[in-house]
Amino acid sequence: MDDSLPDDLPDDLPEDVDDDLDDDERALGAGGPAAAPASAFVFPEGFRSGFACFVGRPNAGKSTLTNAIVGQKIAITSSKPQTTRRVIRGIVNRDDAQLVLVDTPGLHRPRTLLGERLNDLVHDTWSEVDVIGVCLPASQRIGPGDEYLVRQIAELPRRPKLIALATKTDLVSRERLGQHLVKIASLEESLGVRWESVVPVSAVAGDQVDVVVDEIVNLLPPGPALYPDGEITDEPTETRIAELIREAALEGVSDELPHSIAVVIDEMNPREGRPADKPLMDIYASVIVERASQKGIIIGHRGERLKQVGTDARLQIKQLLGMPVHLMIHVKVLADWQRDPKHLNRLGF
Ligand SMILES: Nc1nc2c(ncn2[C@@H]2O[C@H](COP(=O)(O)OP(=O)(O)OP(=O)(O)O)[C@@H](O)[C@H]2O)c(=O)[nH]1
Repeated sequence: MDDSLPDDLPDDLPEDVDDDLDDDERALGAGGPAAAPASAFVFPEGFRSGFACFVGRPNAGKSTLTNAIVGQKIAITSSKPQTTRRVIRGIVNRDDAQLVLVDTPGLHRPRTLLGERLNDLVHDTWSEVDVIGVCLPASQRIGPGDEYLVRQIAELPRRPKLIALATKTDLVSRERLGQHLVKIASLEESLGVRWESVVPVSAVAGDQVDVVVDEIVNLLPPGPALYPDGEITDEPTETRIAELIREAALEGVSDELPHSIAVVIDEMNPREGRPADKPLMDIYASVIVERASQKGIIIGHRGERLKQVGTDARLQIKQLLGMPVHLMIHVKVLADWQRDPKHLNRLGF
């Protein structure tokens, strides 16, 4: 499969990882999707439920759209490609439906074990959902990378229903959007897919986000709610906090670094002896990198970058938990973690 990849897919890690520095043997939390609990309840007539995911080239706007739909920050977004690594669900509860959104990483040229596992994860997710929304940013021409993705979907043994989403419409003129939509329609014939609908959307401007949800819900099978009402995501809070720290650590660093960062929450406890109306959460987290040089980048001159990472992350975590947070971040080097099955398992991949 490697050979058939087009050139405009992003590369995975650089090959020159050669440091052999300190290892860390702590037990690390596992991630990944949990099976959805089946519900035996009788459901109202016309009620629909099911799973959907968004796919698209890196930076296509998948995470931003997921967040706009769920209305809460659950997946990390960044202007750097390839930052969404975990399968994260958001749940949309409506009177007539429950939609479970699964966020997948982008497909990329698998050069490491991590790359291979991520691609397998993507294919598995695609086969399990009811609807795939293919994100094709209006601000970019549809290229071999997009066509490769769509072809991969067309070749799945069990093909979910497909809708095409022309994302980032706020960045283009009406004329350009028109051309983009014509091109999207032509993919039906050239790639052998069928779009149930084609929806232009801007997650940033909040334009047509509700139409995307309506179109997806219409394609879900009849069935009862799969998760109890009100539950927005089944990602453990710790995992979400780790993602927020990771997002803050990625801000403004060089392009190769995103692959090399993982974040683990070492300890998280409410501070003892605080008055009930003034709680404080103590959080100890480790940012894990592959090389000593990367550790330097994260920490920055006199620790200034790391301090900023802490400040940014703390604000987000405070919002998530609804209480002030005391955040301690350590940066650790775990040589070659992306190539070592033992490390990958511990980090939850
Ligand atoms: N102007 C504009 N920018 C957008 C829109 N949606 C996403 N973006 C920006 O595009 C960039 C990438 O968005 P993400 O949502 O992280 O893209 P993604 O497809 O999840 O990216 P990966 O995680 O790399 O696969 C971010 O800088 C977003 O702010 C949109 O509707 N309009």
